Amino acid sequence: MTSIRIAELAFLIKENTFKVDEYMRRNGLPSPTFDEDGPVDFKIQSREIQEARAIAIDSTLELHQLLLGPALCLRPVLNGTSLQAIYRYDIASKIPIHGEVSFKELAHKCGLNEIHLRRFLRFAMVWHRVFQEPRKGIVAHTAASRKLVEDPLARAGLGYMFDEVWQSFAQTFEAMDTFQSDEPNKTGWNLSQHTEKPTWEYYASHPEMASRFAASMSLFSDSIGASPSFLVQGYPWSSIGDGRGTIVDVGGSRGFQCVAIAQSFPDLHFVVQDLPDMIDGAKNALPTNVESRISFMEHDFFTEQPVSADIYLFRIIFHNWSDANVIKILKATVPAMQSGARVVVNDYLILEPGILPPIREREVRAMDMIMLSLFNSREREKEDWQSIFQQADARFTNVKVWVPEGATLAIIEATLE
Ligand SMILES: C[S@@+](CC[C@H](N)C(=O)[O-])C[C@H]1O[C@@H](n2cnc3c(N)ncnc32)[C@H](O)[C@@H]1O
Repeated sequence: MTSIRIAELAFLIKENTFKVDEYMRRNGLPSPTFDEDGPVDFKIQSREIQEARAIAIDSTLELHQLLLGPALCLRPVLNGTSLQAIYRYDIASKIPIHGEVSFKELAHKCGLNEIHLRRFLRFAMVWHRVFQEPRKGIVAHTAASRKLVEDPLARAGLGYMFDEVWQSFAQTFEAMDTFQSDEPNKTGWNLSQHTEKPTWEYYASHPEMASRFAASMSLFSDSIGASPSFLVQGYPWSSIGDGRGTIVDVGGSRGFQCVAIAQSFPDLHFVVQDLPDMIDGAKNALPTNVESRISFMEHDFFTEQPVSADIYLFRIIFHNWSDANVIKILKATVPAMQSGARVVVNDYLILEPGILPPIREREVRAMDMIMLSLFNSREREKEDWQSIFQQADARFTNVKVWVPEGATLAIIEATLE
C-alpha cells in the first residue's frame, strides 16, 4: 500500500507545483528561489493557486515523512539555538546586502567565537536556508537572511519565538508539576523568565519585550489567513446600528483592526481598550481618514466594562486565557450590554482531526501547544465556545461560529437576549 501512496503523492506534488509555476509565469511573478534577491512574498492572488500550493506543501511533507520512515520521524532535530544566535547577535545586519564576509571577520563583528559562529550559521544554512556559503569560509545572504535585515517585524518575530516561546516549551512540564494551576502566571514562560507576574503585567515594566511582542503580532496579522481583511469582509458590519453603531475593541492593542474596519465602513465608531502601555501614543499614529471615529481608553478587561456599545470585539484575546478567566472577562462585559448587543470573537477554532489540510491543522495545533506553555490557556472547539458563553451568562443564546473562506481565524458571535 505504501508504495502506491508515495507514487500518488509524487503525482500530486508534480501536478500542483506545475499549476503554481504556470500561474507565476503567466502573471510575470518571480519563481521561488533561496537566492538573496528571491521573492519573500509569492503574491498569489488566486484561491485556486493558493490551494494548489497548499496541496503541494502537504504532499511534500507527507512524502518526506514516509520516505524517512517511523524511526527517523521519532528523532527530529528541533534545535533553536542557531536561529536564536542569529537574532541575539543581530548577525544578518552585519553582512552587506549583495556582499560577503568571512566567518573570521563576522565573528569579530559579532563578538563571537569563530567556531561557534560557524556552527550556528552552517546549521541555519542547511536547516532553514538562512545564509549561504558561496565559497568555503565566506558567508552571504539568502532571501531569508536578507528579509531579517530589511524587515524589523521578521526580526522581532524571530526573537520572540526563540527568546520567549522556545524557552517556555522547555519549562512546561516543570511548571505543570510544580504549580498544577491554570492561572496565567504559573506557566513554562514564568519559569523561563523567572517571574511570578503574568506576561502582560511583566511586559508593562519591560517595554522592549512589549514592543517586540506587538511587532510579532503584526507580523502574524500580515500572514495570508490572519489578515484583518477577513474580519472586515467576513462580518455584517454595515448592519450594526444601521451602519452607525459603536464597536468596543477589547484588548485592541494599537487599534489596527479598527482602522481596517473603519476604512470600509465610514459611519461606524470605535473605542479601542487596552492596558496603558499598549495604547500609549496610539491615537497619534492613526491614519487621518479614520482618526475622528476611533478613540482609545485604558481598561482592564477583568473590571466592569464602562462603555455601552453594539459590539464588543475580542480579537485573539480569549485564546490567551483559561476557560475560568474567559468566563470572568465575559461576566465583566455583560453589565454594559443592552439586550441585543453582541460579543464578537475572532479567534482560533479547532476542528476534528483530519478535516483541515495538514499544514493548517499543524498551525492550529502548534498554536494550541504554544498557548499551554505561555499562558496556561488553549484553543477551542465549537462546543467549547458555546459552553463558555452559556457558563458566562445563560442569556447568551444563539452562539454562531463560522470561518470566512481562506481565513485562519473563526468568527464567534453571541447575542445577549
Ligand atoms: C494577543 S494580543 C491581541 C491584540 C489585538 N486584539 C489583535 O487582534 O492583534 C492581546 C492583547 O490583550 C491585551 N491585554 C492583556 N491583558 C489585558 C487586560 N487585563 N485588559 C485589557 N487588555 C489586556 C494586551 O495588551 C494585548 O494587546
